[in-house]
Amino acid sequence: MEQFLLDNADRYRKLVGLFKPAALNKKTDSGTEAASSDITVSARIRPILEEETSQGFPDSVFRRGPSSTVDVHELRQPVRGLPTLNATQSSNFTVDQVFGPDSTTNQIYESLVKPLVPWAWSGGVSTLFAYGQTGSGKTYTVSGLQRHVAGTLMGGAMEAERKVHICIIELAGQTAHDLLNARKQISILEDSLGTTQLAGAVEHHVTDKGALVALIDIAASLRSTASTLMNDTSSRSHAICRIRLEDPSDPEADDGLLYLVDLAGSEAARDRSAHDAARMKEAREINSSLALTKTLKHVFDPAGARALRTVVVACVNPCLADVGASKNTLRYAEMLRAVVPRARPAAFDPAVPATWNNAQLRTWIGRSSGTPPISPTLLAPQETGPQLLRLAVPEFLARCLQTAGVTAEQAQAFQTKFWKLHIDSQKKKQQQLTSNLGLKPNSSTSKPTSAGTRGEEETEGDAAPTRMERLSSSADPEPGADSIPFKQRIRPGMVVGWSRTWTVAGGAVLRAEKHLGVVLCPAAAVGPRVCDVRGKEKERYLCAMVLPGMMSGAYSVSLWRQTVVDVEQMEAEVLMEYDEATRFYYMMV
Ligand SMILES: Nc1ncnc2c1ncn2[C@@H]1O[C@H](COP(=O)(O)OP(=O)(O)OP(=O)(O)O)[C@@H](O)[C@H]1O
Repeated sequence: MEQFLLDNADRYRKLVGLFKPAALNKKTDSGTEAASSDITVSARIRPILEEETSQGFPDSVFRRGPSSTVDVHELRQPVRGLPTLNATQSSNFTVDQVFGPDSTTNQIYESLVKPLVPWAWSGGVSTLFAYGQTGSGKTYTVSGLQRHVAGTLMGGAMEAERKVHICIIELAGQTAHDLLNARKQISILEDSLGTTQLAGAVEHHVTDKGALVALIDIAASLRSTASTLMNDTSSRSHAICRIRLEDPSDPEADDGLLYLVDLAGSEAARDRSAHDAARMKEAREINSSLALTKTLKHVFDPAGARALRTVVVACVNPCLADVGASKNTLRYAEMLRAVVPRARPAAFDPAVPATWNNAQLRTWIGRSSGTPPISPTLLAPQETGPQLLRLAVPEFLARCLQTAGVTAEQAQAFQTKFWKLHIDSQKKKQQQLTSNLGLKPNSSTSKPTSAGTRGEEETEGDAAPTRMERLSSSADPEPGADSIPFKQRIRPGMVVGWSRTWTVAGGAVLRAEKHLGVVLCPAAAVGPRVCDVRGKEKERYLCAMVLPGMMSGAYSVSLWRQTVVDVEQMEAEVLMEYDEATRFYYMMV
C-alpha cells in the first residue's frame, strides 16, 4: 500500500489541488450547534515531519479555509483506469475549532485552554485531554499547555487565595503509578459517592511556578516509554496531571480540579505488522484501561453533580500513509461533540445526603439524632453532606460523643442511620440510571432479597426472583435450603463464620477473634499443599477472608487472603448481600 501511495504521490497532489469541496450543511459547520457548551472538541493537525516528507509522503489532512472543518483525502485504485480521488474516498469532519500545522501551542492555550484555569480556580472541574495516533503530537501539545497553565495559575493574576496541590500519575494497562513518588503503585478507586479517588498518590503543595514546572518535568522524564515504528520515544501510557485548588477561606466549598491528560497513542495499522502479539495485547490493554475510564468518568457521567468544562484536542498526523488512523481520530472527535452530556448541579434533596450543604446537614442532625440531640456544631462545624460521608467512622463517633449525655450506642446508631440514608439514596439513583438506560434492574438495585423476607416484600404482580437474582446475595439459591443445617449444604459462595482462640498453658483464653470467609472449594481440591492431612471425617474448606470495609457494617472480600477452615470449627452461615451503590458487602438481617 505504501509503495502504491509513493508511486502515485504526484498524481495524488494534482488531484488534491483540483478538489472542490461540496457545500457543507450549515448546521454542522456552525461549530457550536451540535456541541454542548461544557465541552469543546478541537483538532490539531501537526506539521508533516522531515522524516515523512523525505520518504515522499504527501499531506492528507487539510483545514478547510478558516472554518472548523477538516478535509481528509485518500487515493484509491479503481478496478479499471488510473487512481482517483473522489467524494466517497475523501471525507470531511467538523469539530469546534481546528488548528492547522502553522498554529502554535500558545494560540491553542489562549483560545481554548486558558478559560479552564479560572473555572477550576472558582471550584469547578476542568479537564483537558489530548488523544490521537502514536506520534500525532499529544505529548508535544500537552506538555506545552502544562507550562502555560503553570504560568496562569501561579502568575498572581487570579483573584483570591488558593492552595495549589499537584499529583501526576501514569496508567499503563490496569496498573497506576505515582510519577511524583518514585513510580509507586497506586489504586484508582471509586468512593461511595461515585467520586474517583487516586488512593495512595502523593499530592505536592506548590507555591510558585518554578516548583510546579519542576514537578511536571520530573513526571515527564519518568514516563514509561518504548520505541515504536512511529515515534522513537513514544509514550506507552496515559499520563494524568491533577491540580487541586483549595480555597482556605471556605472549607465548605468543593475543591477546584484541573486535569491535564495525555492519552497513550493508538497504534496505526501500518505499525501492527511489525509488532508481536504481546505488544499488541499491551496496546489494547492500555487503551481499554478500566482505571482510565474511572479517572475520566466525571467527563462522561450524566449524573455527575460538579460543574464541568472539558477541552479535547484530537491530534492528527497529516501523513498520507496514516490516513486511516487520522480519519478514526477525527470521527471520534465528531462523536464526542455529540455524546458528552451537560453537567447539572445537583439540587437539594432531603433524602439524598450527598446534596446537602452545611446548613441543610446541620438541620438534619438537629432533628434526627435522637435524645439528647447531637450538637450539629460539634459534629459538622463546616462540612457538607458529602464531606461528612467521607469522614472516618471513629472521628464521626468521637465528634458525636462530645455532646454531653450522648452514649456510644446513640452515636453508633446515628452514624448507621446517616449511612443507611446515603446508601438508599445511591440505590435509587442507580435504579433511575438503569431504567433510563432501558436495562433490567438486578436484584441488588431493585428489591433486596433476604432469607427472612424473600417473597414477603414482593408486591402484587411482581415475578418471583429468578435464579440469577437470587445469586446476588450469598443466600442458598435453592428454595427451602434454609431448613437444612448449613454444614450439610456447604457450597462455593457460602459465607461462614468461625472463631479462633489463643490459649496459654493452663487453658486460659488469651484472645478470641471472630472471622468471616467465603467458601471457595474443598481444601483437598486445590492440591497437596493444602490437602486434608487429618482424615476424611474432618472436612476442610478453602475460604477467602471477608474483612471489614471502610465504613461501619460494610465488608469486602479479599480473594487473595485465603485460609483453610474445618467444618467442625464453623459456627454459622452468614448471609451477605452486595451493594452496588457502595461496592461493599453487608450482612443481611
Ligand atoms: N505542532 C508540532 N510542531 C512541531 N513538531 C511537532 C508538533 N507536534 C508534534 N511534533 C513532533 O512530532 C513528534 C511526535 O510528537 P509527540 O511525541 O508529541 O507525539 P505523541 O502523539 O505524544 O506520540 P505517542 O503517542 O507515541 O506518545 C515529536 O518529534 C514532536 O516534536
